[in-house]
Amino acid sequence: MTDQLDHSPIISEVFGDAAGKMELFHKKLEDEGLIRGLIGPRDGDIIWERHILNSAALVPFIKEMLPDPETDRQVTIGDVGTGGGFPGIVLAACFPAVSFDLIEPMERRCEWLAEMVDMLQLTNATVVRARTEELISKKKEFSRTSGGHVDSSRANAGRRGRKPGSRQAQSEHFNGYDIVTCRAVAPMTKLAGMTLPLLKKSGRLIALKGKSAAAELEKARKELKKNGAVSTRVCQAPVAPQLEPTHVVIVQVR
Ligand SMILES: C[S@@+](CC[C@H](N)C(=O)[O-])C[C@H]1O[C@@H](n2cnc3c(N)ncnc32)[C@H](O)[C@@H]1O
Repeated sequence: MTDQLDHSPIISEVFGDAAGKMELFHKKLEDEGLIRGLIGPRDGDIIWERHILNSAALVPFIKEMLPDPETDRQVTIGDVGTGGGFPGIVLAACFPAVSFDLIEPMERRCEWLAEMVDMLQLTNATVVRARTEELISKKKEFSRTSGGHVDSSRANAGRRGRKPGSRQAQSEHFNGYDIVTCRAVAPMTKLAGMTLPLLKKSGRLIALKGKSAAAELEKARKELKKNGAVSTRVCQAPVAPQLEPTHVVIVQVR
């Protein structure tokens, strides 16, 4: 099957140095994505647009939040419900200096993600087989045992000088992420409780949402407040020239 955007200059324009990795990822999805239940039956010739470029729409928003996207190994991003790799695999390829946890409970999908991490040599990405609720409990437990006071030398133990991609969520000192990303995991009313408690102080959720973004935020006011949201915004996010833009919801916690 031929993807409408195969060999398009858009791919190198959007991905720059990561274009080669994205070509490999695309080929693997084309060959195995459907039989392994990672993409839909009608996605075969639109994998670039629907999945890979759509995920990359988050890149400028993350860039804007990073002190130094080229070198910052201290920033940690948790991608909740990564599934076939969206947006987590795409983002990890675009930000090789930032540490990503790809959080996914389904064994089959975790196996796929681990294969992709190896194939694309994403040394900054770790597959974490877990439900977000388990990580939230672990973070609460760490906060409780540290008396609510996060001793940065403890929380960062093993982080300084660690290789990007070491298992931050699997450490007993897990104290949350600077940024949480997600796509197509749950409506905002549910997503607030699944993602905001995973954030560190002043951390931000960046969720890819469709046209329903503003309505979902409005409906989830109570859940957002309950989970510490202090500001919310919806932004239109360009996918690529001549392609329909998508929407991004950004929520900051206190
Ligand atoms: C519809 S899929 C979307 C996958 C991918 N994000 C995408 O956009 O293609 C939802 C994913 O969220 C995962 N998921 C569901 N509940 C979860 C939870 N409580 N914690 C973490 N992941 C969850 C599922 O296993 C599934 O892979």
